[in-house]
Amino acid sequence: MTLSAPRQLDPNAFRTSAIDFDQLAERGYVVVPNFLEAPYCQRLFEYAQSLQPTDWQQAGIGRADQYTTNTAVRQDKIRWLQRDFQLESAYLTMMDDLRVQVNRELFMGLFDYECHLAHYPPGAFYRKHLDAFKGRSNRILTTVFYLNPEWQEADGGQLVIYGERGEVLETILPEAGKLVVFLSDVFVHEVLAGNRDRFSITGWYRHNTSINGVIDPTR
Ligand SMILES: O=C(O)CCC(=O)C(=O)O
Ligand SMILES: [Fe+2]
Repeated sequence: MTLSAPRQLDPNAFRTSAIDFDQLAERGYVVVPNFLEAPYCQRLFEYAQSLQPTDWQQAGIGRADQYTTNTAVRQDKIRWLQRDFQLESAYLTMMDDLRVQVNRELFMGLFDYECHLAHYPPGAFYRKHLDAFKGRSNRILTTVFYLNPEWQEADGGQLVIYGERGEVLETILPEAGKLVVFLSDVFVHEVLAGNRDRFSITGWYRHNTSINGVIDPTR
């Protein structure tokens, strides 16, 4: 009997599908199912699952000295991605390529990108919020990428995006490979409680507002 060797994936070659930039420009958000090929999603999913409790931290709200953990608002655990870890670096490279594309297509002048893995245990949620406040933050564009294969409607954990008048614009299942991109200071959104462990990578493209060498000062 011959066992086939596990397919080698080159983390420097994450292959992604195209984004509808017109839709992003017109509506301010876009949902891209199957943004990343399944074997790469699976690798990221397995990686997230393999992390130990000490690799995660309780998520907080706000930045710098306004940082607080408030489990009444959000209950996920996070891990900021770093270049030191190969797979994390591959994801960062993929998203930096996307940053360059967005700048080319939409002239957004996005300067850098930060992102974290998020783990929502069963029952965890993130109440309605904005990721940035007009003129108060350098977070411009939010990206959410989902890692769970075979996520069903009955599993819950949807991302709900609201319009200006509080109406529901989209209810999005967190399915492996799906990427959601939206303007950080425009769309109120929330994560509904689910009944499975839910893994994702949330990130933000930012403008450069560093002053005197202090990146993202608290204002
Ligand atoms: O996981 C999601 O669907 C959204 C997460 C989110 O809103 C956030 O981390 O700010
Ligand atoms: Fe958010």
